[in-house]
Amino acid sequence: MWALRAAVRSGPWFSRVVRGCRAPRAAPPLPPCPVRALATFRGGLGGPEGRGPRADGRGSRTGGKEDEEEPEDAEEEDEEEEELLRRDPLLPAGTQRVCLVHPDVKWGPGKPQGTRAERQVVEAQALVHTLDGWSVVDTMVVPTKTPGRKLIFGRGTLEHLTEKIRGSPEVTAVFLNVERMAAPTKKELEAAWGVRVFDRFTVVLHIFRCNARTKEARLQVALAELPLLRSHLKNDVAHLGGRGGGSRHIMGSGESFLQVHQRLLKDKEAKIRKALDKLRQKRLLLGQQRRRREFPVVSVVGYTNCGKTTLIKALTGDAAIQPRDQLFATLDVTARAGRLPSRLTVIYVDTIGFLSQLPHSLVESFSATLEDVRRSDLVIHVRDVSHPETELQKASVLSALRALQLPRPLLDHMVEVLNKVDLVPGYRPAEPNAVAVSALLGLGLEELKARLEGAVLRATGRQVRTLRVGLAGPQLSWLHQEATVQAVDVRPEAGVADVKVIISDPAYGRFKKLFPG
Ligand SMILES: Nc1nc2c(ncn2[C@@H]2O[C@H](COP(=O)(O)OP(=O)(O)OP(=O)(O)O)[C@@H](O)[C@H]2O)c(=O)[nH]1
Ligand SMILES: [Mg+2]
Repeated sequence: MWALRAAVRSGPWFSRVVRGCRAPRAAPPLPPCPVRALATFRGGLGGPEGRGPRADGRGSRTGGKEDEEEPEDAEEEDEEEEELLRRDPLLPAGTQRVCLVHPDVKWGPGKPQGTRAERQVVEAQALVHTLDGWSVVDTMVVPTKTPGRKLIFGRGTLEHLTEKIRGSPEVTAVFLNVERMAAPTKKELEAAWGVRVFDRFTVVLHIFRCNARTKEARLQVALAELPLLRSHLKNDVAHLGGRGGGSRHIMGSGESFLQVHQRLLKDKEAKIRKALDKLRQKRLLLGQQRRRREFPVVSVVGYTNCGKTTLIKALTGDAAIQPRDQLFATLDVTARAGRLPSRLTVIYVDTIGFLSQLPHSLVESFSATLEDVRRSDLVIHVRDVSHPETELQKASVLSALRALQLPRPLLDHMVEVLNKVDLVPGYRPAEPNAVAVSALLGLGLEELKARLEGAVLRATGRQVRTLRVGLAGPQLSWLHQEATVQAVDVRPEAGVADVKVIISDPAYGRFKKLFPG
């Protein structure tokens, strides 16, 4: 999974923490979020997850048909949660011309498995291009034998890099393609290169922040940020400590600055977890209601940008869904209803995309949301077959799903969808059980729906049955309510009808009990 490092803050975070505990509740306006896709939403379009962020950039409630959001919470509770979501910007706003530096580890434990430096560079470029106004003006793949060292590169290589970066006045920032950079590393590199330096963690976190719209997703991002805040804290205190600040006690409390701030962060973490827990309970309740209505739930998972949202749009015909060519466009789990050929209604759950080397803490923070996947009846794994690393992406997704401890039957009966076949002329699937489609052009969807239907019926114990009902009785309307009626063959002479239905075993049991004989 991913790899990453430290971040960039503007302004003294250290004092912000102290203020954080006493600050007035109303949060200040957030800085603009430089992610390309947001421009679309500012134009007022409804996005796949609903109405898009509010004008103040704080996101909005989802607008999906099966929204997970509850009505407004009590005002005070809302304010408290907003307080938890206060944060400094991670990346500077405005145009940035980035030099991408990729440390290429050729051997040893740090060597990435199953991919090549060029691929990792392409993925890193895609991350930078996701940020509005950011462009990559130079890319350097730099061999290193010492990725674990404080400055990542050997002395000679570092001098060479410094010379190149300092000699390129157009470069305004460096994206160092490492998982996570320790705060002292960042500081030294920034001092050496004279520009700000970012790692993958910071960039991904920033994209997550910008794309998270529901309260739950935003709280999950806030949770994922805590390790970053902790590492800044240590760095700030070490810095202060040099001037005697780190060991000072606050107003005779017996606690040092470090202890106070560590405690505040711990409190913050506990509050975020509590708020998330509450939202989770609500989601569980909604899930139960959904199951009571007996709509099968189909989760759509896959690598980021593989076409999950586009596929759901194609399967549901929901024109309001706006897929975007962007990494991590979907951060909120949303659900939408669609019909299978037999007229059976299923709920498609759109999920956050996976990425190889996704920072562990990010995955962890989103694991609660991904519980929806665990509780679904069927999982669709969407793959982008036009991507040069499609096999590696598949392996990443499968390993992430295993880590989520999906029930065995869900993993075993997963439907694999090979998407974007329109981009691969003459595509022939190698996988015998997979369905090849173009979600964008609507190719292969009928075959996919037929496959989904069979899988859903098997997974949920539903069967197609023909039941004879009296025309005068309430059976027919009962069946319309509790099952999926496919065809009604009326025999007026006998006063009966033969009704072809898809019905679950429990519903069939109830039918027989209610209408014996
Ligand atoms: N050519 C082609 N493009 C596709 C197809 N399916 C999706 N796309 C494009 O791929 C991009 C990403 O699509 P999304 O549906 O947003 O992908 P996603 O998997 O939901 O992405 P995240 O939510 O960011 O993880 C968009 O530009 C889509 O138009 C397809 O079948 N063919
Ligand atoms: Mg999506």
